[in-house]
Amino acid sequence: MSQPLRLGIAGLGTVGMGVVKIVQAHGDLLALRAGRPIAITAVSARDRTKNRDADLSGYAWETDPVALARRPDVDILIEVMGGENGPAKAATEAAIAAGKDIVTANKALLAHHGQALAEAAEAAGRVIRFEAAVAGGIPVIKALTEGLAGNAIRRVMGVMNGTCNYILTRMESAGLPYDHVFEEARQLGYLEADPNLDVGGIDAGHKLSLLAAIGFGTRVSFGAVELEGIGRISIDDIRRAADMGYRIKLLGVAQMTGRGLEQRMSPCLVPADSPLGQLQGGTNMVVLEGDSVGQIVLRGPGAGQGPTASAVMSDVIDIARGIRLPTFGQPATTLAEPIPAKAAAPAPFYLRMALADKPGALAKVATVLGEAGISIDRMRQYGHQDPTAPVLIVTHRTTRDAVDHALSRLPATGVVVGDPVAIRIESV
Ligand SMILES: NC(=O)C1=CN([C@@H]2O[C@H](COP(=O)(O)OP(=O)(O)OC[C@H]3O[C@@H](n4cnc5c(N)ncnc54)[C@H](O)[C@@H]3O)[C@@H](O)[C@H]2O)C=CC1
Ligand SMILES: N[C@@H](CC=O)C(=O)O
Ligand code: NA
Repeated sequence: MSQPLRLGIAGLGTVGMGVVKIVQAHGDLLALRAGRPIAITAVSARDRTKNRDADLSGYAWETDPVALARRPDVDILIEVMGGENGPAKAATEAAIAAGKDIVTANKALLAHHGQALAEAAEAAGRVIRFEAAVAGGIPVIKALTEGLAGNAIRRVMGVMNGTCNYILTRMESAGLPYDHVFEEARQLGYLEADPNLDVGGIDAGHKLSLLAAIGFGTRVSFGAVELEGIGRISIDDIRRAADMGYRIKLLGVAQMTGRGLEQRMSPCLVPADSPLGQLQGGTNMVVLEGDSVGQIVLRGPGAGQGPTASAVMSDVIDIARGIRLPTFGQPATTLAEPIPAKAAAPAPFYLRMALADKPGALAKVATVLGEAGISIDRMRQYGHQDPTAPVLIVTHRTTRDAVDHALSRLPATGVVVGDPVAIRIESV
């Protein structure tokens, strides 16, 4: 039998312990698939005394993850501590310098330092794998890097933060406001330690930037992702969007347009009967479009112990099998500097506003939209509530700039009460 492939696990939380459990439960199966035994030799975490409900006595303990990364009896560093800097970055750099391969679930680390880490690893002949970092258990990195390697990628799109999808679908199904469901999500333990990573769209933006790098052969450019979270989505919008046949999703879209690379993570309306519209709860969905293959839809668990550890182990087995791909599917030094598209491609928009009960109110709104070059596709007016009536408008394709210009001119009509809402409608 060949020599075991030796893992050093930095981080024994949800994901790290998931990896321990798989290695302990499936040793024979992993050895057969990997062609050699997979063994954990050393581990590291903040608290050695914590009860982790598993026997860790056979593994060396390192208090310092950097020391773990440098151990001669570690072939692969499994970095599952998290954080874009600090020990995750230090241990990853130490592992590369010490000639180890790396498997990480850390999208924040790669979104910020992926280019530098990939260049360093490739110069040293090492690999960095990160299937767990994007859409957890869904093998989307493998699909994009390997399965679709023969395609020019047209668009990458998806719901990549389970917490936000849980919040939005729960608001709709239970008719509860955002603040209430946000608190529920916190109590269920869904939210990251910094909840803004989830609801601010940052975590999903990290993931999108990694997919865009692979899909479009560009350097990871998280800073160029247009980000908007779900904090301003009201139960009213969810209800009204449903009336018009849509659902609201925190949707990521990356595409190469004539104007450059467009990357955005923002609340969008999608048709309620589309696969994305049907996505409920904490599940993720990634849609990949290639010029030859057409559209591929991948759906599954984007987080949780089992799914995330499953993705980590698939990377480990690939390394054991001798599969040594560049981090982002092509040599890191050949990734192009992306030119960020200054504005997103035109799209229809959903507008919601409250109109005063005055003669000619609708006509005034239509005039403002017309003057901004926006044409109306559909409109619905509801019965008067107090002195105002909610009005919904679906526009033909237009730009965000035109919409913002029109919204800025609406107060002067004297018929719009409060702030109008505008949300992009994505064709999926
Ligand atoms: N939990 C999930 O469902 C998913 C997590 N991820 C990513 O996986 C990574 C790990 O996440 P979780 O397991 O949920 O985190 P966690 O908070 O449950 O566990 C983190 C572990 O790292 C250890 N750690 C942190 N700083 C350390 C330090 N300075 N020295 C030694 N150990 C240290 C902690 O003691 C703990 O054992 C993160 O990058 C996260 O974004 C990715 C996909 C899904
Ligand atoms: N906070 C993330 C967890 C995994 O990446 C999510 O909610 O999807
Ligand atoms: Na994945």
